Amino acid sequence: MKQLTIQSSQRNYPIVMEAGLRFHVKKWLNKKYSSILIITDDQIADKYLQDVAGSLDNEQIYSCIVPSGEASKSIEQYYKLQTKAIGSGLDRKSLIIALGGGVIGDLGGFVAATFMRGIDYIQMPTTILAHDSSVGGKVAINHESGKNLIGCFYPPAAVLYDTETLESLPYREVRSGYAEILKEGLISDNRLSEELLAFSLKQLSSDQLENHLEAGIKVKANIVEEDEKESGVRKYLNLGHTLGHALEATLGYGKITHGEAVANGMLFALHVSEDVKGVELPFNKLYNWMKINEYPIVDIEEERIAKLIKSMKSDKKSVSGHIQMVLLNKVGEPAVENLDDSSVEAYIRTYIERMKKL
Ligand SMILES: NC(=O)c1ccc[n+]([C@@H]2O[C@H](COP(=O)([O-])OP(=O)(O)OC[C@H]3O[C@@H](n4cnc5c(N)ncnc54)[C@H](O)[C@@H]3O)[C@@H](O)[C@H]2O)c1
Ligand SMILES: O=C(O)C(=O)C[C@@H](O)[C@H](O)[C@H](O)COP(=O)(O)O
Ligand SMILES: [Zn+2]
Repeated sequence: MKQLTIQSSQRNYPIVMEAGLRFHVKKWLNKKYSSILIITDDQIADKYLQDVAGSLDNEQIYSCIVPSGEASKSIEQYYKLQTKAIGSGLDRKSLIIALGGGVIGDLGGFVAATFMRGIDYIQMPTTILAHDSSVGGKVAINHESGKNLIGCFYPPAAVLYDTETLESLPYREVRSGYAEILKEGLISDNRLSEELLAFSLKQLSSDQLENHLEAGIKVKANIVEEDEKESGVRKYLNLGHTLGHALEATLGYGKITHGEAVANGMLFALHVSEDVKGVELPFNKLYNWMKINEYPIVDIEEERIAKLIKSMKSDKKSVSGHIQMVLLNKVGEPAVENLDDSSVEAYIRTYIERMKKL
């Protein structure tokens, strides 16, 4: 078992990583809850819902299963969950358990944050990507104009990561999660990113996965403890997300995974960084890594550029309509830059040209 504690303004909470943790959830509840609502999705419910429910001895346990996928981070699903919580008689002493990937964590966390002005919730991540989403208290739903535009900072009571659940993940979700681990490497540490970029995900062992998850969680934990509400260094966790989120929103939520979008966004961020900062970065290495590991490389067509720019301007980092991107001075040294629309447009065009030559 591995454990660390995150300090936040509202509470300190443990992150516990252990195989089989879903059978011992009760042990990690630090108070008696009047009722518990487990929120999960229809891919996870058959596999793990009964294990979690059976590990609790509460008399009032409810569950709600939403369709799997990014489209569920919607106002409609949010409202249905609130209706279920009200209908089940949840009160201020109730607990929500978000059992799933980042979609369930963000959605379930936002329901908990706003139900009766906020009740406790526990993150039980079941994807690799959710090593990132379950830590740090960002909870949200999407708007058609942009990702996570409706949300808040609301730390969980605990993060209980049963690494055994990752065994049932399809390869596409392994790949998706690794984009965020690579991001954590690129913003903090040359050694981790070098190791990952030389690595084929098809040969991943469970020991390597645990080490990478631990390394990623430590990067995330240090950053969110230093800057919980993203006024400074937390923005670095957005490397690859300015274009990544715009791709997700403009292609349609769920067309590509979040990690696939972030990988494409990081490639673009390295392209821009090389020019803005006058440095050489592992652009080709990242491109090759994405190819080897079968990340879709999004073709940006001319007619999509204007939509992408519009979407990038509605990103939460934007101030007064200026696009902000996280760039790299070098690997391990991120920096936030304001860019005007015309330069972003020009960079998209030079990026398209560069990609054609690869
Ligand atoms: N709050 C944050 O700080 C933060 C950080 C990163 C990403 N996110 C958000 O997280 C979301 C992406 O999360 P995700 O990649 O986990 O997606 P996801 O929750 O959609 O899960 C991916 C897919 O895997 C399935 N799945 C989940 N666990 C499984 C398991 N153990 N076995 C088999 N299938 C399983 C799901 O049903 C889904 O189809 C995005 O909405 C992104 O914006 C939030
Ligand atoms: O925790 C953060 O801060 C991050 O930026 C982590 C990202 O991986 C994650 O996708 C997050 O949801 C993006 O936040 P947003 O504020 O840009 O929506
Ligand atoms: Zn992300």
